[in-house]
Amino acid sequence: MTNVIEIDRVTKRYGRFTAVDDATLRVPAGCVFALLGENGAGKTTLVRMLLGLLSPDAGSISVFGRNSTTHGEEVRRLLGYVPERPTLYEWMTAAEIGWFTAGFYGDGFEQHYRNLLDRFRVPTSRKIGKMSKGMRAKVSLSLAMAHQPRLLVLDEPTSGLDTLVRREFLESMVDLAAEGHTVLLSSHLIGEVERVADQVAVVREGKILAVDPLDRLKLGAYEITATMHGSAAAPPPVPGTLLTSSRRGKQWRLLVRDVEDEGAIDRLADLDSVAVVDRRTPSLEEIFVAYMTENHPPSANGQPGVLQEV
Ligand SMILES: Nc1ncnc2c1ncn2[C@@H]1O[C@H](COP(=O)(O)OP(=O)(O)OP(=O)(O)O)[C@@H](O)[C@H]1O
Repeated sequence: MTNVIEIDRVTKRYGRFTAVDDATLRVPAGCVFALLGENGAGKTTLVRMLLGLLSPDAGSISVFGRNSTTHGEEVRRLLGYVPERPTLYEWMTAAEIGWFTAGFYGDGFEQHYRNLLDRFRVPTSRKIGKMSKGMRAKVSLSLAMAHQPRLLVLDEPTSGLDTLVRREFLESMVDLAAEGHTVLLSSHLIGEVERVADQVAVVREGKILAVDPLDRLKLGAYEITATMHGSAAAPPPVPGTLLTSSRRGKQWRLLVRDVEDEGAIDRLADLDSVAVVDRRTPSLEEIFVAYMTENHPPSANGQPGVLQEV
């Protein structure tokens, strides 16, 4: 599978603060790829480097095989970008801003733009300054999509939007990926990511902690509750990769992932130290919280993270 984006060992510092720390990532063509991380994780910094608007201090980024730092203009022409807070000319109408932007792109832009406005039910004659937040966001998305880019980059695109507009946004992303386009979505909203993403990179404090197809992240994950015979007993040796562990009295709660054989969990009950074992599938939110609260080493080379026991 070809990669649309290749990020290789990229670091970005603001003064002495490291916002992106040795990040490596591959975004394959034709998927919705989510950068999932809390506020301040470094997502926007990564996106701005990808667009060639910021230069990395170390490492390199290529988009469609072009170096973002040296060929930023070319890269920006090839993709569509929806920033977190779109800046649009307030005095223009939706139609005028389309006509204006069409000057930077080839034939067909304006027609596609108008079709998108129509699809999102944005009145073409309304001035941007008189639009609601959701309507502005739809104009911004229509502008980004109108030249039919093979890659659409969206930085927290639905923040502050109501449920219906958010749903329309997310649906259009899924549609785009189905048509073979690639969508890179930065978000801190687990529900949003869970709904649309094919692949997820978990970002924390500038580091990529894990990169996985969404279903793989959830499929091999379990919360194991092991009741021990003695209250001082150590947790049983669980299969897979341990994400978090906590103890209350005789009971250990262990969140694991990458478990290939769930029978191995049930067999923990055969151990002399274990009285009862229970297991359930955790939500993506619980897995994400585990990553956000524990001290995990970053994943290597954009591959799924290998995590230490805690
Ligand atoms: N120009 C800057 N100068 C100094 N520090 C910055 C600058 N831009 C961002 N930062 C810091 O870098 C870190 C990463 O910021 P960034 O905006 O990339 O995170 P984010 O994951 O996009 O967060 P959010 O979801 O809140 O937008 C934050 O701690 C932020 O305060």
